[in-house]
Amino acid sequence: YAPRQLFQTYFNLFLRRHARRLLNVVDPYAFVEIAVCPAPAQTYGLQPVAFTDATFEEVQAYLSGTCSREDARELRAEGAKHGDGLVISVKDGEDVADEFRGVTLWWSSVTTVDGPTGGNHANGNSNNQERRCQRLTFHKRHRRLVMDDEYLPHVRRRGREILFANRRRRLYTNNRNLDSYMSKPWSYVDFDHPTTFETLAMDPARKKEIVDDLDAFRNGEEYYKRVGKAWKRGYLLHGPPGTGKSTMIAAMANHLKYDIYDVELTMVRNNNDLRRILIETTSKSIILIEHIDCSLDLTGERAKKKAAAQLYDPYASTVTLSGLLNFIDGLWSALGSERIVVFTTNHIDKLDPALIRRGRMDKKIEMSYCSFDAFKTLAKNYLDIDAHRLFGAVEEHIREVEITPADVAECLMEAKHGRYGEDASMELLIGELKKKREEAKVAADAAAKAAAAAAKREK
Ligand SMILES: Nc1ncnc2c1ncn2[C@@H]1O[C@H](COP(=O)(O)OP(=O)(O)OP(=O)(O)O)[C@@H](O)[C@H]1O
Repeated sequence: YAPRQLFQTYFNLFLRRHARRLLNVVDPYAFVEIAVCPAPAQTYGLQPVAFTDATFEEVQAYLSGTCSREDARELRAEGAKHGDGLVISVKDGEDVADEFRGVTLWWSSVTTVDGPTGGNHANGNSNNQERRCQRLTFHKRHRRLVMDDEYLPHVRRRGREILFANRRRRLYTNNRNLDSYMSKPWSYVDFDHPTTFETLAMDPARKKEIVDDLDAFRNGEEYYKRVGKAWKRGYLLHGPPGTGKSTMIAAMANHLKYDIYDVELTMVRNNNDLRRILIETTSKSIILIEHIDCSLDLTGERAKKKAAAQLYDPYASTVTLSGLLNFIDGLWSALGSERIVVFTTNHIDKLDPALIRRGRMDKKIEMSYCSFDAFKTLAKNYLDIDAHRLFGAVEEHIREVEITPADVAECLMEAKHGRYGEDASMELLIGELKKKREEAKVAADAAAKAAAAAAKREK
């Protein structure tokens, strides 16, 4: 060999052996692309990782927060898939830096062209596809931090939280006919109820107790795992009509940002269908059965009557108490996590004790007649006032009578509709309270007279 050839051979050998090390010195950065399609992400110098569209969405949501707090100059805004929010991302070619555990990483948006991915190449017919990617660049020495178990899982988790908070929530109702395996058990509408715990008229201490209980449940994943219990909680709301049971459920759903599955038990034909609708509920939801005492004839004589009725109506429900109990806390109920089961009733005394025993319904909340504190919340809601010359009179009467928040709300609503001003609304309410007080007095007198007459007869 001539010396030149020798040099080239050794130089090539050297390059082959040390190229990677050299490359690391010249360019010590690695990057990973998270693409919009379900194809595996392209990785450079790293193990390929299978990402899905959901991952892309999560990363985009995460970056939406990061981009808006950084001062990247050229941003792109797109309507979020769910809800009214915007997804902000940087335009191609712009970088946005993110700090994680003292390490700086950079995200950029790139559009890559995959191709040819199919088609007739002989005819020049290639299927080149444009793909949007989020590219993460980091120093190779942080590979572990990024890939294995810290940064990317953190990005996905946070992204999921953002998507969850921005999504439009749903109110589901169950469908009757589940004959085919294709039939959908639930239909839904967007859930836009304006009630919050702030506008819910209730004793403040009890309200706080419920909010704390809900918060403890929401943050209790670790606890439920540790004690070996399914991550779910049962509430029983009971009280007379118009005391705010449905309003409370809306406030709960809004507070937790959960969906509501409103189960109409009379539409569920049998225990199998009940199980099926349960399987198809998602986590972070409230499963609601309103007026449970009227929904089903579950015990004794009524069950026999029901069996007879079924001879005439094949669609009559055959759901049994044990089917319902399985639904609440049997093995099937542990299918999903983070669910709250709520029953409401106007007559707690009519419920089967098995349904409401301890451990099944974790919390029983009595919704009762309007107290003065609850009235003050309603006055704030409807009249936007914290004080009024007639508050003293309201306080005096409201202690003596049973008036529901719904009735109080109705009087106060009059102000809004122009027929009455604020003063007149308050006077209307006082008139109503006086009337109820009078009626209660008449009823009490009549009851006392009847009791006296009965005692006389007995003698
Ligand atoms: N505690 C409350 N706080 C605020 N508003 C209330 C409250 N209770 C009742 N209301 C008002 O009265 C209306 C009826 O109340 P709601 O439907 O929640 O009562 P309910 O107890 O569920 O009645 P039912 O047992 O008949 O279903 C509500 O739309 C709301 O405007």
